Amino acid sequence: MDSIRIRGGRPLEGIIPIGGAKNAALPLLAAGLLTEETLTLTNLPHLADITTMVKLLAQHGVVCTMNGGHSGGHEGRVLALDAGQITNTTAPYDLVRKMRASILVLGPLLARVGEAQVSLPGGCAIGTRPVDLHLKGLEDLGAVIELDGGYIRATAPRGLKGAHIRMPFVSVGATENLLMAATLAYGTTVLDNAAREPEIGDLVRCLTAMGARIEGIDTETLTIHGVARLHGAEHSVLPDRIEAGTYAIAGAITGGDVELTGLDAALIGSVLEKLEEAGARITVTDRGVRIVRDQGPLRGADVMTQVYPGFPTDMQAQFMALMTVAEGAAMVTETIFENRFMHVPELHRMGANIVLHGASALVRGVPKLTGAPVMATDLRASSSLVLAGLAARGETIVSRVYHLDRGYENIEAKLAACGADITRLTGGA
Ligand SMILES: CC(=O)N[C@H]1[C@@H](OP(=O)(O)OP(=O)(O)OC[C@H]2O[C@@H](n3ccc(=O)[nH]c3=O)[C@H](O)[C@@H]2O)O[C@H](CO)[C@@H](O)[C@@H]1O
Ligand SMILES: C=C(OP(=O)(O)O)C(=O)O
Repeated sequence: MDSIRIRGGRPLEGIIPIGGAKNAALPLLAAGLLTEETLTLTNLPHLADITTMVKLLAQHGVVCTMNGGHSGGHEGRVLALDAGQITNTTAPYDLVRKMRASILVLGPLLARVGEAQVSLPGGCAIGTRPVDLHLKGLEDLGAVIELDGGYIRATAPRGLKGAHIRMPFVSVGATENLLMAATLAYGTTVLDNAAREPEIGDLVRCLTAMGARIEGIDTETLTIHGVARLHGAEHSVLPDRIEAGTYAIAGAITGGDVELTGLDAALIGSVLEKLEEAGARITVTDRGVRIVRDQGPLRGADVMTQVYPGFPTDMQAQFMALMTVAEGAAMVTETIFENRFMHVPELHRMGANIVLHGASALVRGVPKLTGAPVMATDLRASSSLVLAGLAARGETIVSRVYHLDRGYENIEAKLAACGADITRLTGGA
C-alpha cells in the first residue's frame, strides 16, 4: 500500500491547474447508459473512482474508448462511451463496494432497459449513507423494487412514468439518479427540493445536449419532460471545486502564494469567503483565482457545512486542518454526514487541539503542528492530513493513500511543483 511522505514548513508558491470534477464525472459517465449513441466526455480526471465507474460500465456492455484507443484501464482525458448494446444489468458487489456512486447506474438502466440489479452500497467511514430517497423516487416513477440478497432488484414492467416527487431533504445522488431516470420516462416529472450542487447543473447541461428537456437548471425545482430517446453528445466535465478548495487551503496553511487555474472562482465562493475571514488574500485572475497569505497569522473562523451554495461537507476536514494552526478558536459543525470527523484523532497525533461535541468540533489553534505517522480513513480526511503535513514541523507519513487517489489526480506532483517536499512511497503495509 502506498503512503505519502511530507517534510513540512515550506510556503507553496506557483500555479496549480484544476482538473475535471470527480463528482461531476461520475454521474456523467452513468448518463452514457441512457443513449445508444456515443457520449464523449472531455476534461475527464484520471482518478481511481473514474476507473471503477468505467469498469462498471464496461461490464454492463458499454464500449469505453479513450483518446481514440481502447481504455484498457488507462482512462485519459477524453472518453467516448458507446452503450449501443446493454448486455448485463447487474452492478455487482465487488465494484459497488469500492465506490458508492455506482448506485448512479440504477436510474439510467431502469429508464433505458426496464430493469437493474444493483448491489446495496452499504455505509462507509463518514456515515451510514442510506439510498432510501433514490428507491422511493424511482417507485414514484413506477418502478417495482425489491431488496434481496444484498441487491436492489428494480424493474419497470410498464416503463417509467412522470411523477411529482418532493424529496424530504436534499440529496445530490438521489437528484442525479431521478433526473436521469426521468429523462426517458413517459410524461413530465417534477423534482422538488432537488440538490443545486454545480455538478447537478453540469449533468443537466449534458443531458440537454443529449436531447433531454429539462427546466429549472441550478434551482431546487427541476421539471423534466420525458422524451422517447436521447442522442449522442460531447460534454466537458466541470472543474473540481473540492480539488480547488483543497489547494486554496494548501496556499493559506503554508503562508504561500498560489494561483489555481482553469476554474471560475465563483464555484468555490463559500470556501474563499471563509479563507478571507481566516486572513488570506483572494484575487480573481483571468484564468482562475490567487490565494496569498503573507500578513500575520491565520485567524479562527467558524464554519458549518450546508448544501450548495453553503460551505461544502467535502471541504470540512481540510478547513479544520487550517484552523488547527489559526490564532484563537473556531467551531466546525458538520450537518450533512453523521460521522465525518475521522480526521480528528489523526490531527491530534500531530499536536492539534480539537474537542468534539456531537456534530461540532471546537478547534483551538496551536502555534505549530508536528509531523507524525498518520492514517487516512476516507478521501477528504486524507487530504486534510496532507495539508496538516505541509504546515507541520518535521516529517509526516500519510498511509492508506488509496483513499486520496479516489479524488486527487497527481497530488504530489501538483504540490511539489509549488515547492512542497512531498514524495509517494510505493508499497509497504
Ligand atoms: C459522488 C458524489 O457526488 N458524492 C457527493 C454526494 O454524495 P451523496 O450523493 O451520497 O450525498 P447525498 O447528498 O445523497 O447525502 C446527503 C445526506 O443525505 C443522506 N441520504 C442520502 C440519500 C438517501 O437516499 N438517503 C439519505 O438519508 C446521506 O446519508 C447524507 O447524510 O454529495 C455529498 C454531499 O454534498 C458529497 O459529500 C459527496 O462527495
Ligand atoms: C464523500 C465523497 O465522495 P463519495 O460520495 O464518492 O464517497 C467525496 O468526494 O468527498
